[in-house]
Amino acid sequence: MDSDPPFHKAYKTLFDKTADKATATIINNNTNNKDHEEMLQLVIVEECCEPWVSGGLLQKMKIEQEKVFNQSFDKKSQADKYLNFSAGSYRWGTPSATCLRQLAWSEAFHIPLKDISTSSAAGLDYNLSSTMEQFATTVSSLALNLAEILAEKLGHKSTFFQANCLPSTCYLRLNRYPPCPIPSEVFGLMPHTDSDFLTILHQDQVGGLQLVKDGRWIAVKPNPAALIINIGDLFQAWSNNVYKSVQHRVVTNLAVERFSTAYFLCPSYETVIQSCREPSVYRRFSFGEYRRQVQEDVKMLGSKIGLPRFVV
Ligand SMILES: O=C(O)CCC(=O)C(=O)O
Ligand SMILES: [Fe+2]
Repeated sequence: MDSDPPFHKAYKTLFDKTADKATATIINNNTNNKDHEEMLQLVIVEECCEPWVSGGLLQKMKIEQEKVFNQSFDKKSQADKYLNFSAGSYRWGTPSATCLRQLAWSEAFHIPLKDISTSSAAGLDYNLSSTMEQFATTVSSLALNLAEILAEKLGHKSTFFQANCLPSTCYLRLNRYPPCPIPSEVFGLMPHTDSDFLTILHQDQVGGLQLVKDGRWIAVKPNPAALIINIGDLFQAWSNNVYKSVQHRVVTNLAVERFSTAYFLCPSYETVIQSCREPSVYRRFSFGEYRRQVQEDVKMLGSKIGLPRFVV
């Protein structure tokens, strides 16, 4: 029997290609080792003061997320018809993969926030849309607050983020990582940096997220009562390399599925990203230009180049 989504069927040539090769372990997925290090995690402690996001909302989000991924593969792949998401919001695997190492063993709904405001989400499942809306509203003000604080730390009291990162330009991604029969050979998500200002991530108790620190991959301790904050490429450019966009990836496991929810703080495509300090490492660019370049590189080269393309 195939997995859901049908990785074996769709990527049969990749499996056949590697079937008789010796396998190298590419990932150290031991979440108990001493290399464990926490990223910037904002722990939500409900008993003390005001939590950033209530634990109840995070639990509701997980339940709704499980329900939507539990739909049949046919329904998910026609999410516009059956689930009332915009066309193209359901993504799985890596259509451009030429070997198993390039295949992402995951499925995701990539949802622009403008699609989930209750007025335009009339056809969406009510519980799902209202939970996503609550989650997005709460997390988006947290993201803006954090961005302003990080800017202030560089001496820039700024409304830049508030003015340019509108709800209509940000998005949510619901991720599911099914159990994988060959976890040492296949990533859940390939190593990457996020192309935004910052990402707020919630992961369940399973674990699998790793990041590069001092040139080594380390596991991020799973804590469902915490939010993880990732700096993205745009903040690196804006801060002139003071804040670094973190390389991260997700490793798979044999036994259990994993869920995560990501909120991406993005500006409008017209927004010009310019370093807040001189001399600037990167030339000015618009977010639209950055996105186009990333898409072009992924298409032509199989992976994103990112900021190095924009060095002065
Ligand atoms: O699932 C995770 O922990 C990471 C997700 C992620 O990096 C992304 O969606 O960009
Ligand atoms: Fe990411």
